[in-house]
Formats: sequence, structure tokens, C-alpha cells
Amino acid sequence: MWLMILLLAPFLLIFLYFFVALIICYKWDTPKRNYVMAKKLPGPKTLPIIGLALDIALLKPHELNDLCSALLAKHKPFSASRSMGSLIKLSPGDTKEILKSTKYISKGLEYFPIIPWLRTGLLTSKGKAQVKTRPIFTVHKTAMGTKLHGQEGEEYIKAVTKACAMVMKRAQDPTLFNDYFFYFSWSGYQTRKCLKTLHQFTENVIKERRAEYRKKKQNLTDLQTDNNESSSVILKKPRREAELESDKVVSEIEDIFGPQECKDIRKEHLKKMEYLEKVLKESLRLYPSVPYISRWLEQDLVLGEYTIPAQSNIGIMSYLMHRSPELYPDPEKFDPERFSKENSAGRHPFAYIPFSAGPRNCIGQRFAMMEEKVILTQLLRKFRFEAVSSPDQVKCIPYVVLRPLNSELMVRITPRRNAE
Ligand code: HEM
Repeated sequence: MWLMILLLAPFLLIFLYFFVALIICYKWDTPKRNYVMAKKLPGPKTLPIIGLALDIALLKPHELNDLCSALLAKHKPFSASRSMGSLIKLSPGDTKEILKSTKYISKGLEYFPIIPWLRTGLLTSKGKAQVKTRPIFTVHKTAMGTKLHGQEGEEYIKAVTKACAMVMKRAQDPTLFNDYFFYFSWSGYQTRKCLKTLHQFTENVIKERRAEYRKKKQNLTDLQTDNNESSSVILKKPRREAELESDKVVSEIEDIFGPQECKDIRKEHLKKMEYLEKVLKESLRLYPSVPYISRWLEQDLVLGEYTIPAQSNIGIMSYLMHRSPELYPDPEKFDPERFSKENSAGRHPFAYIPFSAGPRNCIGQRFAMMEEKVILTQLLRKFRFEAVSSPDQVKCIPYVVLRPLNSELMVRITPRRNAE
């Protein structure tokens, strides 16, 4: 008898741990009214209280898109995870209702694991009015002139990758939602280690920049730059196509600057890069750096015949919406001409939201586009890029920002002059 209790004890303890963690997590999470209202919404049959939480926890992060895609294919016009109150949505019209309104500006639950990292700044705050400071998310060369080389740089990059993985793990695993449970977990310990490296690095950069500022008496602006993934997306398409695309971009650049090196790139030059702009837009359609936007509803939201109750979490899958065949025929094809004036006419303005839209859209949108143009102008003039991996080999993973799984995006780079 005692032996059996002793053998079963570890399993009982694990069960108890998960049970208590889930109760704590969901006890306050969903008002009773929401359970009743959720029954009237389209969506899959799920477990009582925890809804889809178990399905989500058991998935690998790169499988989440497939789950959402399958749910949306089955349940129209959107799919609600009953009881947990989490919704995923697709139509641009409904997306507009949420994003354009000042009533729905609170960020969703998915942001809360990021707060220990970014602290409460513009990205994670409840509303713009409450924001006094801006977070520094990724401080790197473009933002503050910092080079990420040497051991410190390597450790920083490793810590960013690990922290993103931990944010994702916490967002998927409801037993880690509660701060105390998270603190005493292995993931909590690893996260604290990463955050120490990240915050230390950021603080060092700020210290250095302050010292420089004092010296040069220049303005220091806190920048949040989360587009470190985006410049690479131009390469995520079939090999030959990528080469043709970059050749077209290069001839546009040559038309603007002539054969000489383009050292002094100005705003009027960037305006003329119309083809490059279309390439960047198409890249962000297929690979939006932020593939998922979420909101926490403080008030009821009426979408057509459905009412989504307050205290629900809404997810807008820009990644899936951008690949919807109804909005973009032959959606997997990389075709920059989708963004020509003629082809864009008539497209719903909320059918393309890589920078979100409405009162909480991306404040760095224009800067990001200019930055990408400048970087690509320099790179494509000097080097030829060939995608070694084909798009179907590259699995995307929503690690805070969209990344290739296991960094498996292979690119061959050769100097242009030698290549010709
Ligand atoms: C290609 C590059 C970028 C993409 C695709 C992008 C995308 C986005 C998206 C989709 C959001 C909305 C998130 C949400 O509502 O949940 C956002 C918010 C934000 N972005 Fe960007 N971003 C980029 C670059 C930048 C840059 C360069 C900066 C800063 C200079 C920046 C600063 C911000 C800030 C502060 C917010 C929060 C705005 C708010 O919540 O009120 N972003 N970004």
C-alpha cells in the first residue's frame, strides 16, 4: 500500500501542480457571462473552463499557424475558442472594426509575457495616453550605432533568441501564466538569466550614448527597432525569382544613382524607389514581421450578428489574412506587382496590415521602410543574393517576431562584380 502511494506520489504531485496552476490561471480570467455568450459564437468544441489551452500547449510554436488556419477554414466568419474567450479572426471588415476604434486599444494577453523584458512602454501599455517613456526593444546598429560583435554581441543575440522562445512558451503554457508559478519554474529561471543579459546590454548602450550625448550635445531619441528580421524576407522566395527580383531592383537603383556608388542617399531618392517599395510590401505580405496582433476587450464588441463579450482576448492573424486566396489570388506566389497602383485599387485597406492600423499602429512604419530601402540599396549594389532554401523548406515560427525555424534560411552571397 505504502509502496503504491510512494510510486504514485510524483504523478499526483504533478497533477496537483497543473490543477492548481490552471485553476489560478482561469479563476479570474473569464466571467460567467462570457461562457454563456461564447456558446453563441462559431468555434470548435473545447474542454470546459480551459477551452483550447491544452491543444495549444501541446503544439510546437511553428504548428500554431496550422491550427488557426484549420479552425478558420471550419468556422466562419471567425473562430472562437469557447470558454477561454480567445478568438481568431480573418475578414478585413471585422479587422477594421477592431483596429480603427479607440475603444479596443488594450493589448491582448499574449503581450503580458513580454512585459518583464520590455517593461511597460508604448508597445505593451494599455493606451497611448498613459505612456510616458518608450521601451528600447532591440538596440542595435541601426538604432543606436551599436555593433553586435565579439562575445558580448554573441551573448546578446543568444539571449534575444532564448527570451523570444521563453515568451512563446509562456504564452502557450497556461501553467506558466501566473507570475509565482512562472517565477519558480525552470522557464522562469532561464528567462531571468536572459533578461539580465539583455537589460545589462541595453543599459550599457544607454550609458555609452549618454556619455556621447553629453560630449556632442546632440539629441538622443529612444528608438524601438523590431524589424531586424524584415530585411531578409526579400530572399524568401524561389531561387530564380529572387535573382530576377533583385536584378530589377538593382537596375532601378542604377537609374536613380547612375553607375557610381550611392553614398549620399536622400529622401527624394527613396521616393523614386517604387519597385523596391513594391518588393518590400510583398515581402511583408508573405512574411509580416509581426504575424499576429491581439487585443483585450474592455467593452463588448459587435461584429455583424455576433457579440463578443468584454474580458475576451481577440487575435488578428495578419499572417493568415495576407495569405487568403479571396484577398490575394495565388497567395503563395511572390508578386510585387500586387502593390502597383492599378492592382491595389479596390483592395480593402485593412486587407494589408503588416504595421497594424488605427490608433495603435506602428509608429516606426515610415522609418522602417526608409531604413530597409537604404540597407538594401547598399547591399544589392554590392552583392548578389541567391536563396538556397526554397520557400516550402522554410518553416516560419512566430517567436515574438516571425523567424525561420532553426534559422534554416540559407542564402548564398557573392560580390556583384565577380558574379558578372
Ligand atoms: C518592418 C518593420 C516593422 C514592422 C513590420 C512593425 C510592425 C508593427 C506592428 C504590427 C505593430 C502593432 C502591434 C500591435 O498592435 O499589437 C507595431 C507597433 C509598434 N511599433 Fe513597429 N514595426 C516595425 C518597425 C518599427 C520601428 C523601426 C519602430 C521604431 C522606430 C517601431 C515601433 C513600434 C512601436 C513603438 C509600436 C507600438 C505602438 C502602440 O502600441 O501604440 N516599429 N509595429
